[in-house]
Amino acid sequence: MSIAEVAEQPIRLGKSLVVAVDGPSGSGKSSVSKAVAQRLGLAFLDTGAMYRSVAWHCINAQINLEDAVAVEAAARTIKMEQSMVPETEFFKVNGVNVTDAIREPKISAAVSSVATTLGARAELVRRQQALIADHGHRIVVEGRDITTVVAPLAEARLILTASEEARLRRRGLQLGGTQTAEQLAEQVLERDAKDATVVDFQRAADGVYTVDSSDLDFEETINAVIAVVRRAVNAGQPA
Ligand SMILES: Nc1ncnc2c1ncn2[C@@H]1O[C@H](COP(=O)(O)OP(=O)(O)OP(=O)(O)O)[C@@H](O)[C@H]1O
Ligand SMILES: Nc1ccn([C@H]2C[C@H](O)[C@@H](COP(=O)(O)O)O2)c(=O)n1
Repeated sequence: MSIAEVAEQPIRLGKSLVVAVDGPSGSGKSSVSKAVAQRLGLAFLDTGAMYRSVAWHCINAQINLEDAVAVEAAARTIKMEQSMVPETEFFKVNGVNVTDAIREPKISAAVSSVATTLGARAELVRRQQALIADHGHRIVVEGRDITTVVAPLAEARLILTASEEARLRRRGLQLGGTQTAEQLAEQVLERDAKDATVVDFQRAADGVYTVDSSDLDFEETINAVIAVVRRAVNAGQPA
């Protein structure tokens, strides 16, 4: 069945609908997942922003990012608030609005130190699972370990990927052409290599679909993801 034909099928909605999306940097996880959440009327959780928020706090509070005990303590103690509505975006750390600050290249360069601190990961996974429950298990969640660790029982699980060339080009455009090729490679490819030492987000686990957006535009990618959600949900429910 083609993507267009699958997209025409109704989604048989149960009570819970968790859509778990993982993939490498720049593949389009945040932007595409947000649009999918909007179209399906679901909440939206950007888990990378939580890792970024911890990194921002550590830098701001002059906590050594190589000190695993201190980074874990930061992850446990900071107050994090974030919009879970796909139409609005904000993130706060201890009441400070960090929506723009956590996207800066200096945070992208530092955030893997948080992502590779296992104690911090455990705390953020715990918080993410609580947020999913708070939103009635009707949510799109994107990150690196959502399909395998945070929500392995999600109704729909997929890896969103794209070629290195496409990911570097998209990230370059997203940052308004301000970054050199070396800086982009550091922020996208080197960060992925470091993050991949603690979590596998390049290969689909059993039962996880793959959407490769290398040759798809933004709208086509959204439709491809929604087609996968329909297929997964309808496959998991009695006819
Ligand atoms: N299929 C697509 N075609 C063209 N551009 C796309 C496509 N998908 C996403 N984009 C654009 O690519 C850029 C990167 O996307 P996004 O920030 O969602 O990636 P990401 O996977 O969440 O990255 P990271 O994990 O580093 O945060 C955005 O500007 C987004 O609009
Ligand atoms: N579930 C997650 C989400 C994110 N990370 C890491 C990977 C990145 O280095 C960092 C920021 O993520 P981004 O905003 O670029 O998607 O956080 C992770 O390990 N697990």
